[in-house]
Amino acid sequence: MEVIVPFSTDRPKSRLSGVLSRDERNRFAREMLDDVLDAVVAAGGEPRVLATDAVDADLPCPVTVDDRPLTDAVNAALDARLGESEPVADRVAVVMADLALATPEALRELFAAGREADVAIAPGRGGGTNAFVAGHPEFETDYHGASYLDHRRIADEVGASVEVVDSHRLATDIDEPTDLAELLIHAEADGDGNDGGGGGKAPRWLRDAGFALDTTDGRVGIERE
Ligand SMILES: Nc1nc2c(ncn2[C@@H]2O[C@H](COP(=O)(O)OP(=O)(O)OP(=O)(O)O)[C@@H](O)[C@H]2O)c(=O)[nH]1
Ligand SMILES: C[C@H](OP(=O)(O)O)C(=O)O
Repeated sequence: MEVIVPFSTDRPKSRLSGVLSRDERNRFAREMLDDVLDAVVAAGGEPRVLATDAVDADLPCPVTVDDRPLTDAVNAALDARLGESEPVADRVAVVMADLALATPEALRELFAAGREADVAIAPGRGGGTNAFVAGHPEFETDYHGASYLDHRRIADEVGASVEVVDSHRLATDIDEPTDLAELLIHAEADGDGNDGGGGGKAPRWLRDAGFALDTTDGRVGIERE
């Protein structure tokens, strides 16, 4: 299955500006993108990055550059893949580049749901749409705001069946500083036995940048050396 991975090269992760500098946010966003691409490939998907601008450094997959806003760029990519008329031979997935907790297992579950329904959606915490698979030619996106609800409504309007993928891993997009704690927690639980924490490149980058879990007052937060 082709998997479109939207990626903003232009001031990514602004909601992390309280804890990361602009350069650091660029770096961290790239590490998360690498982790998502690895998971997609391991799940049997064929990723294609949909970037706002050329991506520096090598990527293990093709890149389409489209500087239109997210919704327009993704809809253009869906049109190119799903065409105008039924039957739709292929399905296409869209998986956000900030799903640093995504595992191949979680993505396989999404892809499988997308083979059963016209549209399979993995909602994000807070009402976003972190990933979906579409096989209906009239389904289109409307990102931002409570886009999960908007995408349910759009699917209803075009008569597309919907399956909801209830996945902690896919629901956790890394937007806010509290999400960094979530990433460190699960990386540590995954463990690689070397430095007390495992996970992919993004949590490793965070630890190298001096971040650690802070549980001193009985609540979980992050601290930086
Ligand atoms: N191609 C493309 N991808 C985008 C665009 N805006 C966001 N993305 C990607 O879409 C996913 C979700 O992005 P958001 O978390 O909403 O936005 P963000 O810019 O990464 O972060 P904030 O600045 O904190 O909102 C991430 O993978 C982004 O890289 C866009 O305009 N075009
Ligand atoms: C793109 C947007 O992401 P969020 O702002 O919810 O992270 C959405 O999922 O609609």
